[in-house]
Amino acid sequence: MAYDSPRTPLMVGNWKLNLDHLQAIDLVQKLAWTLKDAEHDYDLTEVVVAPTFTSLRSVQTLVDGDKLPIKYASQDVSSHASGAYTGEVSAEQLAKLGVSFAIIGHSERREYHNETDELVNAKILAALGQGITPILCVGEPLEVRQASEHVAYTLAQLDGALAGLSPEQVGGIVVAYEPVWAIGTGEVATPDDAQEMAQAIRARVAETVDADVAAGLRILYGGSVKADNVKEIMAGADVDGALVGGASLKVDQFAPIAGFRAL
Ligand SMILES: O=C(CO)COP(=O)(O)O
Repeated sequence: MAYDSPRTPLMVGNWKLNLDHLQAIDLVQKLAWTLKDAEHDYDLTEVVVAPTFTSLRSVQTLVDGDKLPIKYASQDVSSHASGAYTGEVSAEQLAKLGVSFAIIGHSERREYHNETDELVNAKILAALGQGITPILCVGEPLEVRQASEHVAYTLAQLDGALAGLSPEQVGGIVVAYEPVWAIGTGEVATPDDAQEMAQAIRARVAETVDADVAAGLRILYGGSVKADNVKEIMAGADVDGALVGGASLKVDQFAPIAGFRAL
């Protein structure tokens, strides 16, 4: 069955702490060439890579110089605009490098850097203020899933992240559902699990924010997405794309994910 949705699918490669700037250039070039050979239509599926901060300038130079239709994201952003915040990178600095998206609230940042819903909320506002689209990550750990409390847990993260945002602001974000137990484990959520949560997220936004904003909201699934399972995941009516870790580091995996319509 052909993919059929009013929302443009979005495929994001989260490279995490992998690849130096030379390897980043190599991967983006190979990805662009492979997608060109496959006659990829970027209007039909948006393609984004999220390198480390140190590679963003190199990726910008390549994308601008060769006019590549690939967009790029940061993996985080500071909630602060400027000042004495050693190690932080501001949304304004990222915007000046042509960064279109910022991954915010990834479970690895929540776990290893103690990021709270309040901080995630502040980072979303910082990104939006500079015209960067936040990719808000939410999702439950294994014990929450085992207790069947995954929907309530994930929607509470969503509520916290969106607190105080106007409907227009919520209309400018992307939500990624990433169950922690499915990240890097090879344990992929079933297409029904992904659809269940995507539907619940959309319904929550319709209820608490605005029905039209909810209808247009792009909701991604992340967690062990590979070329051989992406099509089933994308079959969920409320699933609009994927946030891909390990498989985004390999062109022969990520290019078919971007081109999932042809699989
Ligand atoms: O965390 C993820 C993307 O942000 C998912 O990682 P994997 O695709 O490696 O499971």
